Amino acid sequence: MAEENKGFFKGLFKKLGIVGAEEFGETTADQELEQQAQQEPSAPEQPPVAAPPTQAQSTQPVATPAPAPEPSAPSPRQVWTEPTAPAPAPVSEPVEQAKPSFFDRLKRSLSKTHETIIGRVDTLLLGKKQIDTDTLEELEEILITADLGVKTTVDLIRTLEQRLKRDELQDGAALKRALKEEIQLRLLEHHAPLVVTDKKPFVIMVIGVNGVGKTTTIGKLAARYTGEGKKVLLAAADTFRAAAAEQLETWAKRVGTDIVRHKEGADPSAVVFDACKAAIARGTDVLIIDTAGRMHTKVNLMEEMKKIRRVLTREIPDGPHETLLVLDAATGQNALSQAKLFKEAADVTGVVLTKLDGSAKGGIVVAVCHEYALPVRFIGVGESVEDLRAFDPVQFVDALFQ
Ligand SMILES: Nc1nc2c(ncn2[C@@H]2O[C@H](COP(=O)(O)OP(=O)(O)OP(=O)(O)O)[C@@H](O)[C@H]2O)c(=O)[nH]1
Repeated sequence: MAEENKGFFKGLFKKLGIVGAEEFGETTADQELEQQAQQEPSAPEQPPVAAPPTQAQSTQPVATPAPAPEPSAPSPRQVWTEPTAPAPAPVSEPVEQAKPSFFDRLKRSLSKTHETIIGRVDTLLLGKKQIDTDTLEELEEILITADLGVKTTVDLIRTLEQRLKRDELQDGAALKRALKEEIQLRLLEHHAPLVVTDKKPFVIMVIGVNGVGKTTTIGKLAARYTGEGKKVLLAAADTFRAAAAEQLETWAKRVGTDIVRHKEGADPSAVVFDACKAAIARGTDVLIIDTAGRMHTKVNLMEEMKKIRRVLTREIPDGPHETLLVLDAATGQNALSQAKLFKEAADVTGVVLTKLDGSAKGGIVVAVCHEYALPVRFIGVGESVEDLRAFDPVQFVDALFQ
């Protein structure tokens, strides 16, 4: 990128208080992770309740937290509608409220991101008779500040400039259409859903810093695969925090799956070893491994990952079949820094972006996918089981632009 561009973005990041622009020598990914690890999780933890131990537990009974609370519905997007005729008189029988479709829920979840991107694009285009390079420059600023990432934004703007030269952007509507198409193309380029093959067990290792929603995502995945008739086993290899294993155990009970856990502070590799043995012995279809997020440096992270993999591959030579990185979309640029670090340190094969509901930083989905060529496997749009969805780029972009 040209020096003057760097200067512009550096100034812009400063002005907007965005962290994680290591490309500009401001913060390194390691520092980002360290800061993140020292921060409290972005959502409150669950209150503990007493619960009996499960089958494969190797320790005494422990306290387990209550199931995750149901999410409160995000506020619906404000839309102007034509005034209609007065409502008919109320009917006496109770009318059953239709459950909104997932697309409607997705749209509602993305409403703040919609405002941050499309709302500002609409304002920019308001009353514009003609699209020119100045318009595209302003669009560039909107996209960067809406967490689409510098690299992705620059790439998008260059493409739009070429389309402008080809006379394809005659008006605001054409520009919006082109922007939608180009974002969709970039998401589709690296898109690949997670396919659980008939390898027995199919091993999914879940990684990410603490508080991003790893345990919740594992619970939701366990519910999904159990619902498909698969036999699931959870491995509580996050032995760093006692509450992590307890929380996972609560999910195991709720979903009706087995869990392997050790005492707090135990060696995560020992948990993985036991879980692999148990999964093979029990004919498990899907083994999901929770790992600790409190890994301060890239070296630590790599060492921990190497050790877990060494133990795992001794028992299941071609595992893990998926290394799923969980990122909290609400953390915007920090999520992007984490994607960089984990991709370098842990052979990530797919990403889950959680907490898209109520976040204005949903643009990060495009940045993670395009900048790091990582397939987004699932998105989380709430705390309940049905709020983890397989990522569909076309549906996502439709919901964002509508
Ligand atoms: N709104 C919303 N909340 C979520 C979502 N996914 C997870 N959460 C909440 O985020 C909080 C943290 O989730 P956890 O699953 O405990 O995160 P973790 O990464 O396992 O955290 P550690 O156990 O500390 O490593 C919990 O309160 C979850 O209910 C989501 O998609 N939307």
